[in-house]
Amino acid sequence: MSLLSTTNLSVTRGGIPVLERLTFTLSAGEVLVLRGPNGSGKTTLLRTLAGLQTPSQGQVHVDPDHIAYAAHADGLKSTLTVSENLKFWAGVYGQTDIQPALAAFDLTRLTGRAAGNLSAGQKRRLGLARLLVTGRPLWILDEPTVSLDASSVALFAAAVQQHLATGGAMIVATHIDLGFEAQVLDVTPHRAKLASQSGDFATGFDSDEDGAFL
Ligand SMILES: Nc1ncnc2c1ncn2[C@@H]1O[C@H](COP(=O)(O)OP(=O)(O)OP(=O)(O)O)[C@@H](O)[C@H]1O
Repeated sequence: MSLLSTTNLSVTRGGIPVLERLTFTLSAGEVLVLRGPNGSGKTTLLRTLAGLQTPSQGQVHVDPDHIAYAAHADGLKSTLTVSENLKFWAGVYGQTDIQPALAAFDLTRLTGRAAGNLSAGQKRRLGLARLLVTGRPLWILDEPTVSLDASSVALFAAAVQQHLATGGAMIVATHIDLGFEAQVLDVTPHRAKLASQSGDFATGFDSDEDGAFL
């Protein structure tokens, strides 16, 4: 079953064309890894797939209610504890059980700690644990492993495997090898002409929602 597909998709950032002519399909149980150099447009593409910005051309075919989007920022409420943060997000998605998410990301010993007092890697684990309380099948993730040590990357990989085994799918921008079978989309050949000619090209300025989590 296709969870997301694009047809001839082009995306812009700050009004500047970034990527063009992207056509791909992602089905249940699959992973799509976006590759490309810094500034090539991976985040812009993910934001467009997640519905945070509209395509300049082409279409994204997806049910918005299937999407859980996690951007660079963890989007945590710093004064709430680990379990309060997760309960909050679970409530947003009509879920109640946060224990599997706490266990999956080794957060059980930290449940009473304010999120603001976590280390960078612990914050990232909590940010990723939120995925498990959404109940949503399509994870769209931007550099999910930043700040994670090797054992935390392994926890994340295990959570992804479990997600895939239960009909989920993931689109992820990452510079590391997560160790599982995936389709790879190198965005480099799709860079817009204006963009690839001018190197680090965008001059406009968009408001950013990088803590956003749908
Ligand atoms: N808020 C913004 N407003 C305008 N242009 C932006 C904004 N954020 C990024 N850009 C520009 O858009 C282009 C694509 O950036 P994008 O963040 O999508 O690349 P990326 O492939 O995700 O990069 P990285 O690997 O460094 O995360 C870059 O030239 C960048 O400078």
